[in-house]
Amino acid sequence: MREKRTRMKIALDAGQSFIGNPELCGDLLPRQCPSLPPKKSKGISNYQVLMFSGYFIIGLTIFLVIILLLCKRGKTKEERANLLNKEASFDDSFYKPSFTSGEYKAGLSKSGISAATESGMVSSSLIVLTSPEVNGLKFDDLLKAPAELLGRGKHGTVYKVIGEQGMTLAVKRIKDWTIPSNDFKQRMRRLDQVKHPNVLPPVAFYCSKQEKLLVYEYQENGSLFRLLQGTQMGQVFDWSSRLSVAATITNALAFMHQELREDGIAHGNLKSSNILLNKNMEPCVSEYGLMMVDNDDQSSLSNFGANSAFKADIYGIGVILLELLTGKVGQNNGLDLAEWVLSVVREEWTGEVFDKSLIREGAREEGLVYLLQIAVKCVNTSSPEARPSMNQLARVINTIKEEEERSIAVSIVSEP
Ligand SMILES: Nc1ncnc2c1ncn2[C@@H]1O[C@H](COP(=O)(O)OP(=O)(O)OP(=O)(O)O)[C@@H](O)[C@H]1O
Repeated sequence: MREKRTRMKIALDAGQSFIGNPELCGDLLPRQCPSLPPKKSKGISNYQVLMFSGYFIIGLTIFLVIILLLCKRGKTKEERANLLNKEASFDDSFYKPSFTSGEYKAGLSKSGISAATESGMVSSSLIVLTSPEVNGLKFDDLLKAPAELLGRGKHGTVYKVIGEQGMTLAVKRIKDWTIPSNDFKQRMRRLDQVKHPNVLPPVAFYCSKQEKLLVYEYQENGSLFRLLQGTQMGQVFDWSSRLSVAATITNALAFMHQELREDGIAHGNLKSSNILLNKNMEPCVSEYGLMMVDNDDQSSLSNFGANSAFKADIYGIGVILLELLTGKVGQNNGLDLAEWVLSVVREEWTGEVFDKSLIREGAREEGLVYLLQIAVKCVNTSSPEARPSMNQLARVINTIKEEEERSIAVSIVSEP
């Protein structure tokens, strides 16, 4: 070998070409000597040793890289699992939902809750808030569970979902989200810290770029809206029960407004379909804090800045009070009902406003009129600054309720 190299050097130095020169090419540069028949080597040449070593090193490197990648992937999964446990959340990244239930197909999957991203995968995070009832709830549980459409509102669709552990949930799929995702997550965490027995807390929420879901416990006794519709078909909903509903929800909302004023979180979409009746038939305010503000009287609130959401809630509760008094349900955020009541009151036909069943029942006129007066103040669109605060409203309604109870007690005692 050394001898051949020396000969090659000599040949180069002498300006000779070694192409075609068998003496000079030998087995050093076989491909550069096309005219030569390949020389048969005896045993393994140095070149082959070098070549095999190269293959071996490349193979070993690829093997080590694969091992390294596999280790790294395992570690990431472990870290993620730890993080998720810590946060009690479920990350179903790369989970492709399988729709197993026929009912589900008729509900959630049809609605697109599959949350398919551009890549066809689901990148999601279901945050379970502090609720023992749904411990262990996973996003894929929701996707696979049978679901039934409860209704479609202005801001989305609500499904009744039966979870694997037998829990019944209401899942609201929100459309036209107005709150940035991060703000919304913050809101939900803040709301989870402020609890009132008559405010229905979300038990979990899901927030991705494509999909926003809110999970509540299903309330089997329907809503105040449905109860009022029932009265139009002759169902009994007496005056003291109506006053009790009014007092309970205003007390709950006064508490929420007080606790969340600094955070600027009002209800945002207050109406009778968002007042649900729990298993004890007690009213509960649902969907608190979901919407920034949703009210047709919003234009009249432009000067109220951060306070406008709270002012809008007063309008919303005003309409609910009018519904309780009239037995009619408001349309277009209660604007039609509020306008009708205001026009009747202006004409001084106040008596015409009240639900006939209340008059028949013998509800005290004083109480009815007091409640009407305060409700009218709540729906004042020409000077929203004159609307009472939720706290003032709660105090007035509690007083009316106490007066009613006292007068009922007096009439019972004075009965012969
Ligand atoms: N947790 C729940 N339990 C039982 N029924 C519910 C629950 N949440 C909502 N619903 C009912 O589902 C139906 C649809 O609700 P949704 O909130 O979509 O209607 P909406 O309040 O009229 O509209 P929106 O809130 O979008 O303006 C309503 O009848 C509502 O009372």
